[in-house]
Amino acid sequence: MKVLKFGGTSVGSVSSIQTLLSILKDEVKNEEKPVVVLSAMGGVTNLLSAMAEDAANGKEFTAGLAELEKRHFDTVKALLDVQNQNPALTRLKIHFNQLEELLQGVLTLRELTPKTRDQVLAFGERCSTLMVSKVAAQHFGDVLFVDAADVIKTDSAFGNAKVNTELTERLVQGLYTENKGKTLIVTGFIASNDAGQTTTLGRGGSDYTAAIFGAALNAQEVQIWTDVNGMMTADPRMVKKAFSLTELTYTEAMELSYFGAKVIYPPTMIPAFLKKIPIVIKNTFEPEFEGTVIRHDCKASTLPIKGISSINNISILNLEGSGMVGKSGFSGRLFSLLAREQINVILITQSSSEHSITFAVQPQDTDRAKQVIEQEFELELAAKKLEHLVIEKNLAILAIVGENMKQTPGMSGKLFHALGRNGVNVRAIAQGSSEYNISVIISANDLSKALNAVHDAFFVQLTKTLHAFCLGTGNIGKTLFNQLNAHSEYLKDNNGIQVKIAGISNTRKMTFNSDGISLDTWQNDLQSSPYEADLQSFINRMKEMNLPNCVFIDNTASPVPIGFYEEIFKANISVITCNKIGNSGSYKQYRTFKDTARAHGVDFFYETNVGAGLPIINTLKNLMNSGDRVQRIEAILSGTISFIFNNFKGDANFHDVVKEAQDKGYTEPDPRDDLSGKDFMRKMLILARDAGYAMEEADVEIESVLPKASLEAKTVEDFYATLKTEDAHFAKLKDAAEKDGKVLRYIGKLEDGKVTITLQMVDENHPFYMLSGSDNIISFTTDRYRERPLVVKGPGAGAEVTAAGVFADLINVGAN
Ligand SMILES: NC(=O)C1=CN([C@@H]2O[C@H](COP(=O)(O)OP(=O)(O)OC[C@H]3O[C@@H](n4cnc5c(N)ncnc54)[C@H](O)[C@@H]3O)[C@@H](O)[C@H]2O)C=CC1
Ligand SMILES: N[C@@H](CC=O)C(=O)O
Ligand code: NA
Repeated sequence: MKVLKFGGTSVGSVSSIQTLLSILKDEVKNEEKPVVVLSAMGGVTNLLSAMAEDAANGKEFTAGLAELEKRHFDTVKALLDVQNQNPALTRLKIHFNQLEELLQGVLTLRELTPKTRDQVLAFGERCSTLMVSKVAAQHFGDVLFVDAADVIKTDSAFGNAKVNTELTERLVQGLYTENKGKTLIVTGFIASNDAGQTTTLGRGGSDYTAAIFGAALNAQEVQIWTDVNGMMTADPRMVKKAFSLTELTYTEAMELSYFGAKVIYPPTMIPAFLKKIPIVIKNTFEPEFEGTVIRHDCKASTLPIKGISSINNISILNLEGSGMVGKSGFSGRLFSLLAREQINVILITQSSSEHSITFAVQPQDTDRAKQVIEQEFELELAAKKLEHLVIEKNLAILAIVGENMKQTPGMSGKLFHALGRNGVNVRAIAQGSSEYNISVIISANDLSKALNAVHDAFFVQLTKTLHAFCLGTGNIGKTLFNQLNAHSEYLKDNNGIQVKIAGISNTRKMTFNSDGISLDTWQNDLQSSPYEADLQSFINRMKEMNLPNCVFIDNTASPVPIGFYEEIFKANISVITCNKIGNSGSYKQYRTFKDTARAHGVDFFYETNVGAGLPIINTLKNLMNSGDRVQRIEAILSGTISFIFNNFKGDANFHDVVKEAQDKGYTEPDPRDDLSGKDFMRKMLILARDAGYAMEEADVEIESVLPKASLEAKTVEDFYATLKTEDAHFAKLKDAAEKDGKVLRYIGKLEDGKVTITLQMVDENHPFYMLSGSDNIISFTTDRYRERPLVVKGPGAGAEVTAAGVFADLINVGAN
């Protein structure tokens, strides 16, 4: 036989009771009839409790009573045929009259004893069960209303009575045997003492009633019908990707539900646990959901952990001092004191030096805990054997839970990596030697970020979400959004990564959305955003949003964002940049970026600083990391100049070719940066630094390709105007090269710790002779690539290839 328990929302409305009936329809056909345990209609227990309090305070309760009556009467009228309504309404009316009398007594005496309170609360279950039993009888015939007070016997601890298991089991078994063939519909939550006075079973009482019946009758299973899809991997209000578990052990369920998962209250499971009866959590509002089974033994699970639980508001108290060292009985004294004061201790950690002890309590207990501890240890405090108690508030507990942790090394490593990378500071740690649970105390502000980051880290079968904040919506920024939009499905399926753009800013506007800005409508969203662009507020907002796996992407050509990189790293946010200004500023700044990112465990990726999407920075990094040494670098790294020299042929006009390079997206926003050699200089400087040379801009010798007038042009327009008059200069250069069967090449070289960039004429024997379009080429001569250099060649400018390089950096951040 089975026991089915329906909670408050499952009996809370006409339609949910109809669903309940359809769930029962098949069960009542079984030879062994089910036992059905019911809670009060949703909200009724709270209403009863408030009415009782009101009465005790001399306030009227009639409005509440009328509301209660109406709710039950309306439900009966909607569910019962007319001829069946009267008996049910009469019985209910008797209950409401008794309730009124009782409350009247409370009002007269201005006193609400725990005993009376239990009596008042019991009306909730009695009325709902009476009502549903009548409706069930109309549908299924053999149904018996059972007032659990007749069979569940307890002591007289009203409000939280202790069950006399032996007697109760006997009475339950007797009742079931006597009524074989009938479906029992039983009031949850209530019981009675020896004197027959109504008692209640405390928090989660109806689940407890179900477990008691299940255990007494050796049920095949106990089903708890509620309004959510079973136990989930985390609190779904905070972790959107939380999913329902199909199976978990009693221990895991205890650990998970202890910390906040409100689906069941662990102590109520004990009777079922002792008899190894499975508990199945089902959803009345989604009956086809197969449910979460809590059982003694689970099938081997592939999940490393079963879930992450949390308590979002706790305080910790830290007691330190030499007085504790080696003193047996100290912690006994401390914790007996707290127990005596009924202060619930949620978590304890003690250093092995015994010099300090830290424990967590509910915020409302904090001040009282401090007060009683200071009283108890007054002498030790006065003698300075103990320091003053340090209290920290606004903290949260996050715990990973699962029996599999026992066999799997690296679980705590994974937890702390996810926390560390997201800049979540861990204040205290506790792991039971059972290894079912590793708990950490963190700031309450970080809880949502931490839960999501840890969930992503452990449940790798789900996609990991990166939250990107993007600066710059020009050539590169725009193209990146298009690529991300087109590629998001592939990325999810093949890399397990989802990118959400949580913030965008250009020089005019900025916009934010922690759920991800739509990549179809971002332009409109940005334009209609109420926020004027302001970089400091953009960064502040990014930090305040405190999202997990956060990345800042600089797609501007501006020096302004550079000043914020350090602050961003310090907030444990990775940076990806195609903007070369940062890495080619002072060497000190370049070092600071690297060191700060490293110290904060985040990434600083800038592949596109050199050769756009070509794998140049990463190639050099791999060479250096594996212990190679760069002897020489020779390279063409200006896509723009490459394009110009490859296309300035025949009748072509120099001015038009430069314009074409700009139109094709090869140039810097200001093409003077390309033609002056500045852009090339930046790239060579970055390469030299990555190759281990602490160089400054002044150490790079540049030969310009531009005549003086162009170099000194004040604006881009002026610059183009000068180019119109410089045809002769460039034609001369070109002719000189052509005459000798050569081509013009702008070549950078790093050798013997010196960087030069020169304009050269090379013949067909030169490896850089054969280039086309915006090609870049780089050859690394190293200790290992000494005989024949390592060469990377291909298009080194353009929006598509650059955005692709930024995209690749983003994927690499996601992989860490
Ligand atoms: N074009 C190419 O082939 C390559 C370009 N790059 C780099 O890409 C970067 C971007 O280039 P483009 O997209 O062509 O430039 P762009 O001029 O088209 O776009 C720049 C964007 O940055 C925004 N911006 C500038 N300052 C800002 C600030 N302080 N706050 C917020 N937004 C700001 C502008 O509003 C604009 O949306 C440059 O640093 C360039 O060196 C890197 C490799 C190759
Ligand atoms: N403007 C640059 C683009 C790549 O960094 C170039 O021309 O190479
Ligand atoms: Na590159």
